[in-house]
Amino acid sequence: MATANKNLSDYDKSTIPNAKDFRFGIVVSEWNDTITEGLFQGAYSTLIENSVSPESIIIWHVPGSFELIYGSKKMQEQMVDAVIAIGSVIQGETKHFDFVCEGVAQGIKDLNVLHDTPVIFCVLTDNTMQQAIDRSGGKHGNKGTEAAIAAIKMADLRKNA
Ligand SMILES: Nc1c(NC[C@H](O)[C@H](O)[C@H](O)CO)[nH]c(=O)[nH]c1=O
Ligand SMILES: CC(=O)[C@@H](O)COP(=O)(O)O
Repeated sequence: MATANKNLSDYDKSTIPNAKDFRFGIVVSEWNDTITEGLFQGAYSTLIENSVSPESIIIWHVPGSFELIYGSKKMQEQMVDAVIAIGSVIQGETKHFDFVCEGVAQGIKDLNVLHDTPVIFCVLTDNTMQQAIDRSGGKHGNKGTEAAIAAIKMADLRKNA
């Protein structure tokens, strides 16, 4: 289902596990910071709305989405129950977009395979700035909200697995 057919901010609160005792790490890329700040606000507010304490959320910033890989690896070492990696990659004139997107996706996948703390892929990979705006609090909702819900569910799965 394409994002156009689903609002990224919609979720049924009655289906969300109790998150009050979980600790989360959020790693935020500074590239396209107006977008990543919107994604962060969506993720952070959703964690708080689901009873996570502000003191239980560690927040770090990295230069760009490619650095989310290293930042998330170090965040996994911080005794958190899940990590949310936030970035916004927007197509430019060259193939660099392809390499950054593929590199980050593969790197975060690897962190989920190699280590026991789930890392949630909250990285927008858009053709245009408008697409990024639409998915970071615009008409299609906020992927940060979606990522926070995924983080809570994966932290709960990890606890019970
Ligand atoms: N063009 C975008 C980048 N590029 C920077 C890389 O992520 C990386 O920081 C650099 O190659 C140094 O290692 N990053 C984004 O997050 N978004 C972009 O649109
Ligand atoms: C995703 C990128 O690295 C890209 O935005 C950089 O722009 P350009 O391809 O024009 O150098």
